[in-house]
Amino acid sequence: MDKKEKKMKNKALVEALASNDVFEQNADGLDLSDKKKKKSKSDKESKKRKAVEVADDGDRSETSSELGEPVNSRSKSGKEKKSSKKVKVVDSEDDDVEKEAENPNAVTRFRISEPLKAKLKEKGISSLFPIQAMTFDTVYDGSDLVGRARTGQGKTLAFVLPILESLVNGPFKSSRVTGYGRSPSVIVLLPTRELADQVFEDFKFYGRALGLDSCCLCGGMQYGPQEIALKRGVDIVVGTPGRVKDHINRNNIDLRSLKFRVLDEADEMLNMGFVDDVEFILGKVADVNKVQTLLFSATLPDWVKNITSRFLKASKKTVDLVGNEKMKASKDVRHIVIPCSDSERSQLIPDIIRCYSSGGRTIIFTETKESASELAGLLPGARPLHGDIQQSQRSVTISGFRSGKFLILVATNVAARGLDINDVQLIIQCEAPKDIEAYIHRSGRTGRAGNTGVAVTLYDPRKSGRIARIERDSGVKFEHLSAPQPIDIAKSAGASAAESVTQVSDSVIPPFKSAAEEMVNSSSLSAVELLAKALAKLSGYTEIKSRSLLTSMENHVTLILEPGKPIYSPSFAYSILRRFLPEEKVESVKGMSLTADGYSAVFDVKTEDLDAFLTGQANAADVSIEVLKSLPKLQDREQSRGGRFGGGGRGGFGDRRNGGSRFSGGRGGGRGGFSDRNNRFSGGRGRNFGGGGSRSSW
Ligand SMILES: Nc1ncnc2c1ncn2[C@@H]1O[C@H](COP(=O)(O)OP(=O)(O)OP(=O)(O)O)[C@@H](O)[C@H]1O
Repeated sequence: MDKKEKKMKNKALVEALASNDVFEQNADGLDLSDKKKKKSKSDKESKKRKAVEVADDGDRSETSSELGEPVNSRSKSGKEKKSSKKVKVVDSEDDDVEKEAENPNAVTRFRISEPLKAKLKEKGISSLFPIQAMTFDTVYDGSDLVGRARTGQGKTLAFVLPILESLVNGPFKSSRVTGYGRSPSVIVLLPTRELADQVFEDFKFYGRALGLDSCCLCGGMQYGPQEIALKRGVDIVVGTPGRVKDHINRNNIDLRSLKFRVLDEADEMLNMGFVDDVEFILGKVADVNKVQTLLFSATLPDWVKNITSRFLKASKKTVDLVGNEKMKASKDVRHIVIPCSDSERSQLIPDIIRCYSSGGRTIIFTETKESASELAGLLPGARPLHGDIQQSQRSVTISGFRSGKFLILVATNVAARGLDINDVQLIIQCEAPKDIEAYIHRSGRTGRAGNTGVAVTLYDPRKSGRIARIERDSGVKFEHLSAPQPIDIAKSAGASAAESVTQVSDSVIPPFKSAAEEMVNSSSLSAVELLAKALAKLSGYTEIKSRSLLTSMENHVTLILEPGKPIYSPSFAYSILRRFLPEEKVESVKGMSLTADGYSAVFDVKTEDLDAFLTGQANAADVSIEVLKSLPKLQDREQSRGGRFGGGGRGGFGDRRNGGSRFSGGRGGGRGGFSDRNNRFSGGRGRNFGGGGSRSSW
């Protein structure tokens, strides 16, 4: 997307947000548009004149939509507004000026100095996003702040801009330490190195315009250059807690004259086992009353809100643009779930990428480092990113992905938070994460800053419980789709191939013409059929296979068995099949699952066995078997195991030749395939906010 296009999209987002689309529901779930209609005009005007409204205390923290219009206190006087409305629009430039005058979030309406405005303009930013507009004055004027907005809504600039202005032109102008060897005025802590690097780049870019120097202190990098930068003196330190703590212990940083402390992705940092380091670092200021503390994230679970009093002043403000709204994940993302067995993932993923990535970048999330490396090795043009990869290689990988050297990144949760990479069109999660926050952040790597994106989550159809939980807790409404069928993908690949053929210069025809004529004359196929074969070859399709709906396996079809009475367990379904099918056919069934109503069983069979199953049913009274066109709602594995109707059963899921459940095979071992044995999210939470979490499990 070029800069102009991006700018237009951003503009549209700002207008939509400013028109309050995002605040349709207030914290009580009431429709604000109705509420608003009832309000008198003067009421509205007075609200507009008000400074950014924020809750005064974490205890009354759900300010969400009640903050309503993101209007800045520095808006022009009524008189100025009137006169700007009178301006006759003569061309698009005047139009722009008028729009800016009417836009409450225009950069010009905030206490942002000219050099910074110029830098924002360079990035195509002329208007602040709501989280930025609603927090600017609060931060600039000296309050501690808890800020929450959905992923990709610009939380980084929400602290970068007011901090920079406050240091140079605002309240800290006179007290800020300057000169060679100065100690930092700002410390920003983030949970991952990649994220620290990204935020450092923002501080560097915007800070330089105001003569402020920044440095990045991340683990995995040499100490030497970091020590030199600190010795020279910097204004802003951005880093991960472990390395920052190391520098403090080595007496390389003195935080006694600190003005700002920022915890970005605060919940993750505290959840990751960094809490002791964070407390150690935050405790190094001389007088906490002279320091402002800002805490940001797209997800602020209650346990984080409860501990903010440890770090923030009682007078802190809260700006929560998500609040009690049901939908907590990005609204600009299409959330899709597709059933798929573990063993089929690496075959299915390329089809999903062809179908949904629109030619842009894709990030695939796995649960473990091993599975990230393994999958990246299986997908052409993909690179892995996880905590076992050396930092220098991690940096090369991220910059290669950013610059488009390769388009598929296979990562653990190390890439789940905060990463802002242009043109990520598709997120694939190899399995539904246990954690609702993980789902929100992973899917939020696409659909950023007003762009749209797709997030596909693969799931074992008999473990749909996690999908239902995510849906319930995040407010996401999943589109339940089946695997893209190769025939559909081939159709779209054929269309692209045809398009590329039309672009080939006519000058190549003469040398190929005689071969083409020879083909047409000697073949029993028509010219169109031959051309179709040529397009198939061109797009890499020499054979079209089908995929089943249940396990997404190639050359399998999904059948539904209805015996006209309840099916108590998967083993009961097997016993019904045994009545009219030879044992080897029954044993070849894959993914045996029960439907949610308990009256049918769904399973995959090889396409070549389809006839045996369909004709076999004639030998069993009252039993019907049909090919499924779409997958019905299935029982969760636990539900089937318990026996919905109390029957229990032997729990014999799937291909029993593989020792019971083929879906559970590989978990925690085997080929290392997509195991969640290292899930660092488990536990920790609540237990004094995760002291036991493991940093290295990414
Ligand atoms: N006012 C603005 N106008 C246009 N683009 C903006 C504006 N503010 C930020 N952006 C862009 O929006 C993108 C997302 O911003 P940012 O990474 O700060 O989001 P975030 O809310 O921190 O997301 P996450 O929760 O995923 O960390 C960035 O590319 C940033 O440059």
